[in-house]
Amino acid sequence: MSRIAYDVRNLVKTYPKQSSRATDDVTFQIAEGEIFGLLGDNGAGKTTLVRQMVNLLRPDAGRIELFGRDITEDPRHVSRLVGYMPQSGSALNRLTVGEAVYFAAHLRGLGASAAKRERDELLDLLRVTEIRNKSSSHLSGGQCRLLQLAVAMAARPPVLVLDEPTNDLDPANRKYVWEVLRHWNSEYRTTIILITHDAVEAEKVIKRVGIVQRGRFTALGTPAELKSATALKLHVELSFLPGDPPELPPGMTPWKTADDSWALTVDRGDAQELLAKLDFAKITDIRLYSATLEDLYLHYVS
Ligand SMILES: Nc1ncnc2c1ncn2[C@@H]1O[C@H](COP(=O)(O)OP(=O)(O)OP(=O)(O)O)[C@@H](O)[C@H]1O
Repeated sequence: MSRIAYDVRNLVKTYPKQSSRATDDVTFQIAEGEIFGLLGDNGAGKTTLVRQMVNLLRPDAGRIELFGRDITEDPRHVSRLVGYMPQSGSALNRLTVGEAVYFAAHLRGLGASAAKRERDELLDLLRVTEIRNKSSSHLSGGQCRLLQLAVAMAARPPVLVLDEPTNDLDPANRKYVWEVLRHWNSEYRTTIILITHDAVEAEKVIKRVGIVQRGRFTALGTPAELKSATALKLHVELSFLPGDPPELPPGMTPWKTADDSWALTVDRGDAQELLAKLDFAKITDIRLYSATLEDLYLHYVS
């Protein structure tokens, strides 16, 4: 039985002079060792929620426990156990890349030589050793993200809270960071809570997902649970010669139509009927696939 890492109860937050709640009575739990992904459109309330979970923002009501202890009781409880990567900016001032990681490890309790070892390992892991002497105020957006991740990971805290960790990264680094997170989770059983818009890559890594809309979860579960809850469905993409679309069975309507391609969503049980009806002499390409996390996300927020 896993321990509960985070226990969030009836959390409410309204910013001053705002009429609607940014966090609207949110209750959920995160088990130790979980990789939990928060998805949702811009302004849905994801950052507000995680900032409360790391004690940077005080809720108006509700309660957050981290490993069984209210996070407001002792401010050091969160800083000892959680590595936080903010959405943007950081308090790294003009430290060099190497210094920033060293001090983060040292502040989390490692002695000087252990902190140096940790710095070297993390710079190496995140492939930023080359820029270790560069000032953190002179980094590119992607380099800054990698440094912030190294800072959050320094001294290997049991919990990582990451606000869009793959933002600003090029496709190769994005893929690599997802791999690093998966490896970290399996190696150290680190609990990882992350916000992402990168649903395609996230699906390979996260174990449970919460979709946030207007300060609330509109869906919460494993990707597989969410897929079955929506009774989905196969996505079908059909390509055909321009201006010569195929005939479909009654009741099947494409939701995306172009001159030479259509996209539609069908119940799995109806796929046979569709395939039987299509005149393949006129079809130049066909793709059938199960709904992805991205499809689900679009489904839930639309
Ligand atoms: N400091 C603030 N003062 C007033 N309103 C705020 C403040 N910060 C956020 N908000 C509002 O609270 C709501 C939730 O914002 P939040 O940043 O939590 O969303 P988000 O889901 O993280 O969005 P994004 O994906 O764009 O980062 C939005 O309506 C936003 O305008």
